[in-house]
Amino acid sequence: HGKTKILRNNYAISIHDMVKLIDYEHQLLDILQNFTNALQQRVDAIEYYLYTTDYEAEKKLPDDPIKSFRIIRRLHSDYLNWKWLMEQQPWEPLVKHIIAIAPHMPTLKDIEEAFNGLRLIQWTYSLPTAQMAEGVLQNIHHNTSLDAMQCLTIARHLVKLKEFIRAKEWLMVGLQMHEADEDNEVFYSQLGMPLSDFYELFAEIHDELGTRYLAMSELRLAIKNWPERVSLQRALSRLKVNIRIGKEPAKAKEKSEGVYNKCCSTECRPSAKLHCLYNTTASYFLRLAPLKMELLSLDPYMVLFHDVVSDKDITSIRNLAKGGLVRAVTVTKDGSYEEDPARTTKGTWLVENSKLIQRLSQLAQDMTNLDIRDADPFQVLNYGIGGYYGTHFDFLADTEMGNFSNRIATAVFYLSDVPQGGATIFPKLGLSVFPKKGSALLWYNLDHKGDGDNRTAHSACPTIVGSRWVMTKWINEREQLFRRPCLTTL
Ligand SMILES: O=C(O)CCC(=O)C(=O)O
Ligand SMILES: [Fe+2]
Repeated sequence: HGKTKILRNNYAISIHDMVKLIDYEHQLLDILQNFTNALQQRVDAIEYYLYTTDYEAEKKLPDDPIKSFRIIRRLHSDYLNWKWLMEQQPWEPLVKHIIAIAPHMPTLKDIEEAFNGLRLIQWTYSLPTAQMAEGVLQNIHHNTSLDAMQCLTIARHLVKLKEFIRAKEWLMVGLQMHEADEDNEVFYSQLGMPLSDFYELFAEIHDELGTRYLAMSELRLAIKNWPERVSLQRALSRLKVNIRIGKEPAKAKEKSEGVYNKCCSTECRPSAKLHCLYNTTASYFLRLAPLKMELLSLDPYMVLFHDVVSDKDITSIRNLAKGGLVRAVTVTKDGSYEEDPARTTKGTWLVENSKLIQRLSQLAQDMTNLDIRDADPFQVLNYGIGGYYGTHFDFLADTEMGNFSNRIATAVFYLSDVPQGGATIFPKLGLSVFPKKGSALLWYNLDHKGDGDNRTAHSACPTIVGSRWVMTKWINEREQLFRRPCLTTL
């Protein structure tokens, strides 16, 4: 048999799939608990033996026959007993178990992606570092916080990305926490993050920012405290070289905040509410069961439908999708599919032709008055940590078209509430829509000539809190021959 290929789990890319990690963490804790139990039993037995034997084991010639007999017996049978016991490895199954779960553990890439999610949330929503570390997101207190080690990890990743000012903030928050927690220094060292590491990073960051004398004085203090740490010495020599040659400080990365940040943070509507109305005209069916419809924009045409999918249907859809979630890919210039750092979501296509799918297809048809026989299947998406979909068009550029039929319209069904973040945003229109479970957003991607309308550029803002589920339907142009002329009267 061949080697089984270990697929990356992409934990940070779907909140739903993180359920698995909770299970693995429980397994790990069980293993550790059983391991300490097995060790403890032995420690107890050995300590008791040492205690009872100790007073007899004076280093003196045994001069009475009873003592002589006892020592011979002890070294004969007790010896064999202990030898046997030390050879036994009752924790072997535990070792097997801990090895078996190795392929499921998050990798360095998972940590980087999780970190990147946090970084994106912080930038998009302008969250202050100290608040974030305390679990305060957009002024809402969450029952979690980061500790000194996690802050140091974040600072290190930011240094890798050359975001030194942000890195400094995270490091300082981490340092304060560390200092408030001095008693646990041994524990930090055991986990590979001694206090000296914080000072080393402090020096590196201030070196890059050009505040080198500050870096130098802190480093000198650190070296006094931890003279055995060669990495501190090395950092000091590097610093001296940079002072001597007058190395230019790193340029601060300017990321200006604009309409994207604003409309991701709070709902944006370009004009006062256009209309809220019941749509009874799009199809015969709707005369009997009208849809609650809110007109968001006339040009490009965009509407929000309220309460179109029931909770029961949503549960069924999510259950259909759960097993099949894989990391979403995007088409590259050469036509191949690739993981995309600007699309942190997992998805799956609903290809079966069940009653439920037929009902949803009919709904999409009623919403749009478009023929969807030619449409792509429904795609269900679950977003990850800070999960987002960078700004893109749904229509294909002329060069990508080939024999494809272009995507005339897109419908996004919201399959969950998202407590914080996760709006769908159209930056060029200054328009954003926050998900509400059961509602659906519909817009036309092509203008009246059938060309792609650049104003439909859109993205999904990073999810802050919650597991964001959506279902999309990309509707193609080809089948719309006889329906298209009616669009203007919609
Ligand atoms: O998740 C969203 O809000 C938008 C999804 C989207 O743009 C797409 O799938 O094309
Ligand atoms: Fe899209």
